[in-house]
This record gives sequence, C-alpha cells and structure tokens, in this order.
Amino acid sequence: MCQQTAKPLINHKVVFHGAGSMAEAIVRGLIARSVIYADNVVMLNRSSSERLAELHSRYGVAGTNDSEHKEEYLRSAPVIVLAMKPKDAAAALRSLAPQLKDEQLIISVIAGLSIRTIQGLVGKKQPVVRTMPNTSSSIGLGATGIAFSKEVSEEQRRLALNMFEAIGLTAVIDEERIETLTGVSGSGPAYIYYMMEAMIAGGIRGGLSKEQSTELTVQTVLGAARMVQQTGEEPASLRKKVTSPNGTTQAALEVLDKGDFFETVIAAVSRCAERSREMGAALDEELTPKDDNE
Ligand SMILES: NC(=O)C1=CN([C@@H]2O[C@H](COP(=O)(O)OP(=O)(O)OC[C@H]3O[C@@H](n4cnc5c(N)ncnc54)[C@H](OP(=O)(O)O)[C@@H]3O)[C@@H](O)[C@H]2O)C=CC1
Ligand SMILES: O=C(O)[C@@H]1CCC=N1
Repeated sequence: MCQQTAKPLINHKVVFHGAGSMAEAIVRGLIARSVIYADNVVMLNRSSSERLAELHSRYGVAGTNDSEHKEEYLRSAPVIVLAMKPKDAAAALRSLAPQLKDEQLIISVIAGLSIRTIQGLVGKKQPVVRTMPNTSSSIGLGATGIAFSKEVSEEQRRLALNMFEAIGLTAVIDEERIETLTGVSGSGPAYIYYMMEAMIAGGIRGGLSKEQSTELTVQTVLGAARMVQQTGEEPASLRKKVTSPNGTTQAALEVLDKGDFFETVIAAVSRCAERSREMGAALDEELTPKDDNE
C-alpha cells in the first residue's frame, strides 16, 4: 500500500516582509508543525544578509534583501506577512502599493498599525488581516488576536486562521479591542519573564544556585499556568489554596500588595494598549500629505 504523507495546510508562497524575532517565531512554529514546506517560505529584510543566512540554515527558507528580487517575490506572493518595526511600515507599504494586485492578502503583525492605515498607505481596499501574535508562537503556544477587513474572502480568512491556529490559540476580535489584547498577550510574555527574572534573583540572593533558582522558577510558572488550564479553577481560587492564614504566602503577598502589585499590572496592561494607540496614531499621520513649508 502506498504511504500517504499529509499535505501541508498552506501550499503556496508566503512572503515575510521583515525577518526579525516575530517573523522567525511564526516561521519556526509553522515549519515545526508542517503547516507549510520551507521552500514555500520567503523572508525579506532591509539589509542583514547574515540574518537571512541564519534563517536559511535553521529552517531551510529562502530570503533576500536585494530590491529587485524582493519586488519579484512581493509581486507574485498570494500572502504577504508584514513583520517590520512600526517605524518602517509606512515606507514599506508605500513602495509595495504600485505592484499590489487586488487578490493579494496582507497579514500584518505590526503593533498599532490599523487596517484603515494599511489600506490608506497602499491606496486601495486591499484585503487585510490585522493580527497581534506573541513570540510563544515559535513553540506552538502562541496567543494571537485576529481582526479581518471586509475585503478578506472566506478562503483568505480560513488561511489566516489555519496559519495562527497551527501555532497556538487564536481569538477573532473586533479591531478596536486589539490594543487591549496587545496589553494582555502580545506584550504579556515580557511581564512574565520579568516576574521570573525577579523570582530567580530572589532565590539567588537567598543562597540558591542560579541553576536551582531558574529551574524551580520555570517549573513553578509552568505548573501554575497548567493548573489554571487543567483544573478550570479561577486563579484567585488557586491562589487561596496556596495561602495559609498567617503563613508564608500571605506574608509574601502582603509585600506585593504594598507595592500595589495588582493595580500596577493592570496599569501596565492599560499603558501598553495606550502606547499601541499612540503608535497607531503616528502611523495614521503618514496618510496626511506633508506641507513642504513645514
Ligand atoms: N517581538 C514581539 O514580541 C512582537 C512583535 N510584534 C510586531 O512585529 C513586528 C516586528 O517586530 P520584531 O520581529 O520584534 O522586530 P525585529 O527588529 O526583530 O525585526 C524587524 C525586521 O524588519 C526588517 N525590515 C525593516 N524595514 C524593512 C523593509 N523596508 N523591508 C523589509 N524588511 C524590513 C528588518 O531588517 P534589517 O534587520 O535588515 O533591518 C528586520 O528583519 C513589529 O511591528 C512588532 O510590533 C507583534 C507581536 C509580538
Ligand atoms: O513591544 C512591542 O512593541 C511589540 C508589540 C507586542 C510585543 N512586542
């Protein structure tokens, strides 16, 4: 009997316009889960040839920073993933505009950049999927918020969902909620890493070795996340089960409360969302023609 190998979910070129950490996290996850063959992935950047060579050696993907080749890839790709820094997005979209065909799908991972601004910068109602993934996508544990423009076809919608479902959890949301989602899950891994850095430092200060303190912290964070997921219990209820009256945990939580831990984290989520809006507004200004006399 002939052995069937499963066909990848995506069987055409996907061009990553930007080849940094976020693009790599998505590509690594997609290839590890056989959602796309490496020879259908193309990664473009501005200048770093070393970076493209590194990505090729890690994942077998093609890449270029040569303008002529970049244009060729961008002209023919059914899907273009915008993955440069926000400050580079307006120029990249403007130069993309003349060659863009109506059916090409733009998937953006760029913080703050709205669907309206993307369509304004390319000068037409291009189908756009605005996403906010996170770097845990690289190990299939990402959390991605997704909003669609009206122009996205059912097939394109499915493609984008397939892509991000393969590398973690997805949440389809109204675009106006994507800033808050950025505050929770887009930037969220950094808050947890920061907490872990502090726990590790605390352990070391108390005499544990760096290795012990790191291993214990990692297992504690992993275990706590899994407990919430597997028991279905509220974090607050699980916290209470750790906290004996007048015991060690209560003493520790009181110190966190003195630093207004709970409200500080809420303020961080909110400031992150606000910063995303500010970045979006700055990008939106790129749509207004500049007065030469200014
Ligand atoms: N990092 C994260 O956790 C997350 C990031 N994001 C979003 O992802 C985007 C990328 O972030 P990140 O990966 O961290 O950034 P990086 O700085 O790691 O990567 C940016 C990449 O864009 C390339 N680039 C810049 N200008 C152009 C251009 N005109 N054409 C093609 N490529 C270009 C750079 O190339 P070169 O190095 O050659 O200049 C580099 O490869 C951002 O917009 C961010 O908001 C979203 C969610 C999470
Ligand atoms: O810090 C940033 O702007 C990006 C967006 C979300 C995570 N990192």
